[in-house]
Amino acid sequence: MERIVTGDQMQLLDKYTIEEMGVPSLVLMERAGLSVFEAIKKEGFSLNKILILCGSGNNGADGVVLARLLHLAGYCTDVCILGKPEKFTKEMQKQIDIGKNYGISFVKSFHISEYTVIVDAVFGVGLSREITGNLKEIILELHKFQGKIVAVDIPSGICSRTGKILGCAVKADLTVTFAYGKTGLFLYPGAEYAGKVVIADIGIYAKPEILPKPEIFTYTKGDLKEIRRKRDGNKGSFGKILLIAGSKDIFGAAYLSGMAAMKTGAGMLKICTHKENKVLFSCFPEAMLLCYEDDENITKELSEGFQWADVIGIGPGIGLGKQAESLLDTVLSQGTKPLVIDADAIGMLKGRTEQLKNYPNEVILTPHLGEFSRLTDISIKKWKENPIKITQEIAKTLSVVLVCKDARTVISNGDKNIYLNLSGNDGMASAGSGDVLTGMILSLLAQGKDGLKAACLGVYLHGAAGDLAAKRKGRAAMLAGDLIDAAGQILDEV
Ligand SMILES: NC(=O)C1=CN([C@@H]2O[C@H](COP(=O)(O)OP(=O)(O)OC[C@H]3O[C@@H](n4cnc5c(N)ncnc54)[C@H](O)[C@@H]3O)[C@@H](O)[C@H]2O)[C@@H](O)CC1
Ligand SMILES: [K+]
Repeated sequence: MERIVTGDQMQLLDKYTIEEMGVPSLVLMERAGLSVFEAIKKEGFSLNKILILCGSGNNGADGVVLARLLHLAGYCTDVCILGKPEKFTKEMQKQIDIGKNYGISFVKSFHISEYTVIVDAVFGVGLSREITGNLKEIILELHKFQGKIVAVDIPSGICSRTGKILGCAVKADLTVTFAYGKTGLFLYPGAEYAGKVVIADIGIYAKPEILPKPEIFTYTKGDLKEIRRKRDGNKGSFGKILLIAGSKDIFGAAYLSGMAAMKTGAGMLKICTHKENKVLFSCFPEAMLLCYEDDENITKELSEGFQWADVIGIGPGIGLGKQAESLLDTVLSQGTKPLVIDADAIGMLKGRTEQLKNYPNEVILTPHLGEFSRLTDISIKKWKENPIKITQEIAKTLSVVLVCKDARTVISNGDKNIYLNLSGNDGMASAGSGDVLTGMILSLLAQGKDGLKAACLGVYLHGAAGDLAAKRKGRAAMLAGDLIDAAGQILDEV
């Protein structure tokens, strides 16, 4: 598990480290400059001639430290200060004085074609408004640069909280960010502008009690160890899933979702679907079936299913018709086990939010942004302006674990910890991918994880499987079904 912070949180951590822990600001800055110096050398960029563009704040001061280190190591380096002298922080002034003592080259103007690497130390997490005027022109000119661009802490122009472009932004090949990843480096479009992100330890450590909430975290492959199988387990101990999925014209969703659940370790699966889908399950004999005919009332059979199951899933491919509504009502009124609601079932939740809040166990909702927007009347644009806060607020209002699915999925149970997912790729944006995720989350719930854990681990695993499938098949050619086998292999490796 790794922590991610907003720019505001980072500034508090800087302040705490300097004022409470007593580490001088210049010491942190020296480590910051040194970490960029090492990252640039490690990347193997051609370092024939380097230009460092500096603002007047402490991001600029990091840039001047870097210039000194490069100069002393024998690299041909120019510094151009774009910020106004009257705005220099005291650290910036100090770094300029030190740099002059060491004879580094300060230039007033430049031609980008003379350089092989340009370093952006104009704005860091202190960027507070849109970039305009001359500075904007310079940043836009950098888009034509043929060499490599390295951003110090965050590309100038990217909002460190939301990843939004504030007027214009530097497009970096490499971003060396300090202490913790910033949300703006991972949310789009910021993620695209950041290039490769390296997180450098400069001696700042978060004390959770001084961080304003919500706290944001992400998973990496090592966290999947939490879903290691018990060697002495039996099919009962890996959990029983009742999955209500598919309808008369749609059969693939039930198949993909069920297969994903079984192939990520669930013990037993019963699929409740329309009778016409029966034939499909001849090639999936591991699943038990509960079939209904047109307009058939299966409330009694479903109630028995609720007793049998450890967890319940409803939604993939069930359609939006009367029968689907009645299935959802039966689940909401009679179900007692942890519940995952996805796809079409989310589409029918509007007007049923009271039932949702009164459900006697954990509920996980997995909307994509279109479904989220229809359910809450919050536009996708508005969500993207503040994904962390909005996800948290809606999760709290609905009393659910909310999984807002996007290129960067955000998960919250309304409490102070928010999960931001970094695995996955655009190859997963194809039919059936969401059905597979539902199956994986159900499987982890069935294996005993609580709602938030099952959702976060499931989303991480789903993305990691997407990354492996992309490697094997290519992002355009990979299919939702490819995620299932890839996930199995990943789980076996941890
Ligand atoms: N001692 C510290 O506090 C440390 C700071 N560090 C660096 O310092 C950065 C933060 O420094 P600062 O807080 O000084 O902020 P920045 O250096 O990011 O920028 C602040 C300056 O930019 C101006 N500004 C903001 N938006 C503008 C806009 N749109 N157009 C024109 N001017 C604008 C502000 O008025 C201010 O002068 C971090 O990103 C990091 O790179 C690191 O060296 C670690 C230690
Ligand atoms: K920067």
